[in-house]
Amino acid sequence: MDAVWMLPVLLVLPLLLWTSSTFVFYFKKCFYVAYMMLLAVIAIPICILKSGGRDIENMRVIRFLVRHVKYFLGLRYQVSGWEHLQTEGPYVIISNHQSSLDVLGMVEILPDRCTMIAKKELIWAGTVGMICWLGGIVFINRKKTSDAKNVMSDAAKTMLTDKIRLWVFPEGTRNQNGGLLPFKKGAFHLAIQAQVPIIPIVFSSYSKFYLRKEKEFKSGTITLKVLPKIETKGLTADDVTTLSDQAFGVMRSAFMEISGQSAQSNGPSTH
Ligand SMILES: CCCCCC/C=C\CCCCCCCCCC(=O)SCCNC(=O)CCNC(=O)[C@H](O)C(C)(C)COP(=O)(O)OP(=O)(O)OC[C@H]1O[C@@H](n2cnc3c(N)ncnc32)[C@H](O)[C@@H]1OP(=O)(O)O
Ligand SMILES: CCCCCCCC/C=C\CCCCCCCC(=O)OC[C@@H](O)COP(=O)(O)O
Repeated sequence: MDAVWMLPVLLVLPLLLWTSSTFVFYFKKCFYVAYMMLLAVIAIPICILKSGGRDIENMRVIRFLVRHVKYFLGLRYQVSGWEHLQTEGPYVIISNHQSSLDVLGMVEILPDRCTMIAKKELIWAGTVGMICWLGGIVFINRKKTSDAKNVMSDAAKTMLTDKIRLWVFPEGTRNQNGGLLPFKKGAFHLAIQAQVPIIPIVFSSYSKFYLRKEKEFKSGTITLKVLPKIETKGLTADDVTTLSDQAFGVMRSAFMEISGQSAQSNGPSTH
């Protein structure tokens, strides 16, 4: 008798869960983490067999394997300014950083021989940490500025000897409060020390489809805008602040433009 009563509950409960936006939020987030971990399990032996260990060429494998993940999460990307990435040789890419979902946008446009600067804690993220190491990601200790600076100065040299491009998040942490956080200086020292151009890339706001506080994760389209490169030839450490302000200015206006906000709206307005 009891079983008959259970039937509608068993049928309706999944439906209720499925339509609940909070459920969808947690489901998509768990799926994302678990699936990336699984993809890393597949990627690790491929990378080791292909390159024998830590090698920037492994980023090609990672880029290829991660590109389809957006479809499962209902995300689409619109890219503008492709032509600005057609720059020969090493450069530093800087972009805003809203969430770990940024990885999906990065693989859409990641140039060859490009890896990233990341916080050292990421190396402990299980198989994802392992694949980050194999992909040549440069790990820094944000709590020890002098260590971080040394690692980045070494990276400036390696960029030139090994013809490597580096992707840095100059905000230094994730930020979803609208607008951009004031920039840290590392990316600009890096580009000046290596005397290579900076290519700014802006991700439009996720706030229309991904709301952490409200626990909503809907489908959405993200605009990725690649901005014209900023040359650093002839600049010295004295020019870091000017360079950083210039990059902040162009990126902030692009962010407002592609996120459908006016320049007067929220976010830290002054640098
Ligand atoms: C198939 C498998 C699938 C698996 C999934 C995996 C998929 C893909 C893999 C890829 C995923 C990777 C994604 C990576 C994302 C990770 C993102 C992050 O971790 S973001 C956080 C880490 N990044 C950063 O923090 C970079 C930005 N930070 C900086 O650049 C900072 O400047 C610093 C950390 C170097 C220093 O920090 P801090 O002291 O807080 O900041 P400042 O105010 O900027 O600097 C203080 C003074 O030091 C001077 N300075 C800074 N850098 C240098 C330098 N290199 N050389 C000389 N001097 C430097 C600066 O000018 C300041 O001095 P002042 O006199 O005040 O000017
Ligand atoms: C056994 C350990 C399990 C750990 C589980 C975590 C695994 C993460 C799995 C999948 C996500 C894939 C994308 C990984 C890259 C995301 C990097 C990232 O966005 O790091 C955050 C960092 O930029 C800023 O951090 P803070 O906000 O400053 O702190």
